[in-house]
Amino acid sequence: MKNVVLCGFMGSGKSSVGAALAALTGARFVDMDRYIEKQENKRIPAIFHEKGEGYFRQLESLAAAALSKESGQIIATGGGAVMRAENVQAFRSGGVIVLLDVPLHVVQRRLRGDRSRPLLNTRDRGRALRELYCKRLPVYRAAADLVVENRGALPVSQMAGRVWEAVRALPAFQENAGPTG
Ligand SMILES: Nc1ncnc2c1ncn2[C@@H]1O[C@H](COP(=O)(O)OP(=O)(O)OP(=O)(O)O)[C@@H](O)[C@H]1O
Ligand SMILES: O=C(O)C1=C[C@@H](O)[C@@H](O)[C@H](O)C1
Ligand SMILES: [Mg+2]
Repeated sequence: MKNVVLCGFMGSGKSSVGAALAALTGARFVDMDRYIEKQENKRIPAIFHEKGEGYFRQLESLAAAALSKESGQIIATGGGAVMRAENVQAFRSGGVIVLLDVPLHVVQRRLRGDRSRPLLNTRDRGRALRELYCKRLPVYRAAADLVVENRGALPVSQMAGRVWEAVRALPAFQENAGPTG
């Protein structure tokens, strides 16, 4: 099976829908944020604080390249991972990219009170969130083979079912899908 790579803004549901999709399909689930934290033995805010964003983005690109060499995985990317074209290329070489699309107001609600977001640690957090969201949305859309809305109208397990049905119908997923595809 080709990889299914979930992208989207912070709080869009990549980790929760990704884990449910892995349970549904029997595929291995990899959460890139957790993968990097394990590798560095540090939480993401500490990596940003001690080494800077550039260092984190390097780790992210190395992870994207390494994971894309393997197949049969559901990959939850970090919120900024598809902002680099080289990462998009790597993800696409090994699978299909699915955008979990959420309106800004849903993101605002889901991230309220969450202080573990280095990019939002500014004086005007609401504005930082809005600007980042508007900058990223077109890049996410351009990267995606498929866009699925996850505003919370359906429970996570049903979202996973909906994503899986749509992914299976993608010609890019079926090409060279192999015996288990
Ligand atoms: N369909 C849904 N229905 C209800 N709650 C949802 C749904 N999708 C996601 N959520 C909730 O939204 C929050 C964010 O989801 P999740 O952690 O999966 O997002 P994420 O994209 O991995 O975010 P990040 O990696 O930036 O923390 C979680 O509390 C999750 O339970
Ligand atoms: O949106 C982003 O740039 C980020 C999202 C998180 O998943 C982490 O990858 C990190 O906090 C950066
Ligand atoms: Mg996550």
